[in-house]
Amino acid sequence: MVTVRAPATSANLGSGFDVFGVALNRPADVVHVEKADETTIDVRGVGNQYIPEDPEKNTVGAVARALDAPAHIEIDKGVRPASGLGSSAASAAAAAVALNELYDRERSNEGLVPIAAKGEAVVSGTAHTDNVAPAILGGFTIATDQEITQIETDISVVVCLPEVVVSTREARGVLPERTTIDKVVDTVGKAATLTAGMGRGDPELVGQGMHDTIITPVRSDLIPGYESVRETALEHGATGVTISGAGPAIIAVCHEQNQRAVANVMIDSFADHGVESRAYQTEIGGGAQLCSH
Ligand SMILES: Nc1ncnc2c1ncn2[C@@H]1O[C@H](COP(=O)(O)OP(=O)(O)OP(=O)(O)O)[C@@H](O)[C@H]1O
Ligand SMILES: N[C@@H](CCO)C(=O)O
Repeated sequence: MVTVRAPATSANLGSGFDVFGVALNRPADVVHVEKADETTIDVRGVGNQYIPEDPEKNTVGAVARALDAPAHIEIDKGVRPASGLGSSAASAAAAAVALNELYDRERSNEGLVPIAAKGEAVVSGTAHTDNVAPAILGGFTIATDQEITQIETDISVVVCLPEVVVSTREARGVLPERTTIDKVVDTVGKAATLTAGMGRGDPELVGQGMHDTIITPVRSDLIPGYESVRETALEHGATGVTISGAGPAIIAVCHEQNQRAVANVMIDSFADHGVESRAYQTEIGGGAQLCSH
């Protein structure tokens, strides 16, 4: 049996829609694989009742098909589905690394990214790589169809997950089809600022670069209390706040000493809108890790 842990991830970071992503030190999914004649799946852990065990509908089934690696796959969910924390991607990334090892497929970690992305196509209709790239490689990733660039960093973040469900499919359904040149110019500037901040390990620059005028304004309507959670987090030391992935989680970047205060005000602010939530005080961290073979 091969066991792999893959982390939650936060995609987009405001200005990097469908391109930027970061691995989070926690939470994570753990996937166990054993060779079998055909693929079967067992899911336990957080939100398992909402996750199909049919290999045609689970992200790990698509990964097993793509690697021609039938297996009995057990998924221990630590990342809640439909969270904006790359839940579907965490399982897909862990399965890709585990099945590659189990069947000696000898793919590099970079080569496993498009394989894991086939799982994302099963759940949201598009094989976007912005969650699976950091889930496999770790750090901050810039993922396009042509290439993936990775930057190691350990910037502190708080991710606040409300008891609200937003599926990626639903959140992609509200995206604007057109935008203005002014907004494109603004977004390019912010994305460049964010990338420089990641390279320098500077939470102030990263925070400045998280602002986005194209995607976040339309998606924030799907998250009750979004504006006040964002504003209070900024008032209490966050350097940047935006929707994590397709939401409903909200990610705040901050200096380590402000994490606790930021986490508390985000939870309180959701509560003011009648929404329960939990906050992870974590950091940008490593990617999928082999636990046992
Ligand atoms: N292994 C899996 N883990 C989690 N969800 C899965 C898995 N396989 C299929 N799904 C389905 O995928 C959907 C959740 O994926 P979705 O992309 O909407 O959320 P997410 O991964 O938390 O978000 P985001 O990509 O915005 O970070 C649910 O409908 C769930 O049933
Ligand atoms: N970039 C994707 C991430 C969610 O899977 C989106 O925002 O729709």
